[in-house]
Amino acid sequence: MGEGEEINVGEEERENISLKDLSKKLEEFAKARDWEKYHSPRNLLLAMVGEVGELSEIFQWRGEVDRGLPNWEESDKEHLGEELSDVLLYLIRLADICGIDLAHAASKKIVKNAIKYPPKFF
Ligand SMILES: Nc1ccn([C@H]2C[C@H](O)[C@@H](COP(=O)(O)OP(=O)(O)OP(=O)(O)O)O2)c(=O)n1
Repeated sequence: MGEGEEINVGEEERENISLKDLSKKLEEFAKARDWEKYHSPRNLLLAMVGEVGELSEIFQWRGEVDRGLPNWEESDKEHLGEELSDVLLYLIRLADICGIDLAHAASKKIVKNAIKYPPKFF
């Protein structure tokens, strides 16, 4: 098997991948490397916060940035996509290890937010 092949996905699957699918891929990734022992809730939380730091570094000292990042180099946008992904992947893995169905929890939270902040109120 080639490098990364065990968790590779096709173009179409990539467009429609769910949080649950990503969660399974992360589980396979950790299992294949015998890294499950490192993926404790606290370790994953710290790893995620570390990645939030790396994400912040991309914006550091740039001043305010326009939506869509019109003046950014493609390489900077690609880097941003990678750091956003690292945060997301650790968050998904953390939720999974804690036994939280993140898609379900997030959907419920959006409803709760909408009740707390009704549109006609603003
Ligand atoms: N024990 C680990 C180590 C890594 N990863 C995965 C989740 C992240 O998506 C990515 C993080 O990898 P790195 O720690 O190498 O971080 P970066 O990719 O940001 O590299 P660098 O810090 O060199 O920029 O790999 C993981 O699941 N479990």
